Amino acid sequence: MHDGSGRIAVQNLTKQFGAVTAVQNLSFTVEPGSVTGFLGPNGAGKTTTLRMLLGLVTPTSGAATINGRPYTQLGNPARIVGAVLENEGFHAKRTARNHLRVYAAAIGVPDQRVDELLGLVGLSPAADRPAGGYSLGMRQRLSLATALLGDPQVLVLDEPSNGLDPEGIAWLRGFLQSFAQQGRTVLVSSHLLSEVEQMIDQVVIVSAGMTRYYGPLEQLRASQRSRVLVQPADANALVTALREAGVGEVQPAHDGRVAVTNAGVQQIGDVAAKAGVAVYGMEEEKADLEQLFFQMTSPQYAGGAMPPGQPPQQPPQPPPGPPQQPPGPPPGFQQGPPAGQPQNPYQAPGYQQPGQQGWGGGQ
Ligand SMILES: Nc1ncnc2c1ncn2[C@@H]1O[C@H](COP(=O)(O)OP(=O)(O)OP(=O)(O)O)[C@@H](O)[C@H]1O
Repeated sequence: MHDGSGRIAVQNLTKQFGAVTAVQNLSFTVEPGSVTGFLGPNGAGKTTTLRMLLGLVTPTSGAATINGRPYTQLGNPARIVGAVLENEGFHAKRTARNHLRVYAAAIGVPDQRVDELLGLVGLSPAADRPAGGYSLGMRQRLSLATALLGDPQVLVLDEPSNGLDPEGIAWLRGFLQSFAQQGRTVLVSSHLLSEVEQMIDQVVIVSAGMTRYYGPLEQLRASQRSRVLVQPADANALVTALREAGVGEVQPAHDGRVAVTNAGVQQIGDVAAKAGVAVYGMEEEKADLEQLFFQMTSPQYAGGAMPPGQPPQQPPQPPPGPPQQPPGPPPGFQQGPPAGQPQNPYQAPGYQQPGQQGWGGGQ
């Protein structure tokens, strides 16, 4: 029996292609009710992992399960998992409508659903044109419509932003968030954090086939705390006042300035005013998530020192155990949907399409 949770669990997954280790002892879970970004540079092993999850590649060791089962044991998988993989081929002479009808018939879905989905992804105006003439963005939409045919509980998308125009990306973001808010599971891969940052709330970062971080994006952001550099008339007096007030973490700099993390400019200004310390200027250094992503995924990461307050240098090493018991996050890192999001509210049948309008007409 599958457990019906919509949870994806990857446990100690390894794939060796001859001498190439594409994926190495990878572990993470993806909870329903969230959009999880699966991020890593080119060649990090994302596609191989997704293909193992979808039963298209056999793992060398370890396991990837959906609802507690390998994909190949899901029964009617199209009703549980929809997937959009890279370089999906379409019959060039077949129209989008006919393509979807063929797939709909194969999984026992009525033709009416085909028309609904064509509208949802904005392909209605191009529905009777051969897919061979479609742009990359249009093919992505057709792939998404195909993945949604079975009204699945879990959606797996490999680099879905490829080829989409900004309007298409914005629509996709809204769609995926709405899909997840219904208690469904979304796993979306990308090699660019910036491309998916707005649409994800959990993140799994991989590099060289290994997990570098997994947990809430918010937590990763928090690990990159903004810093305020204060130029006071009297650094010692300001340091003392801030420490006594318990405001932020205070670090005097050599140039007479004071660096404060975990506190806002207004808070710092108030303390300084109360202590009678004149402040000549404050400069806020914003956290740069993209920079952190590069640091975490660069080859040097495994051997290089990480600045304090950032995720651990070593990838998490989950304890061995059955696939149904995915490992917890590394120390100091949480996992699972943010508070307030549903854990197991699978609502099928009768999936309500998200309220947004679809992509406006094909391109
Ligand atoms: N069938 C295969 N035979 C041999 N090596 C492979 C095969 N598939 C993938 N690899 C290798 O495994 C590694 C991981 O590739 P994979 O496509 O999974 O990475 P990726 O993170 O999806 O990269 P990208 O962002 O470029 O799609 C690469 O070194 C790749 O060359």
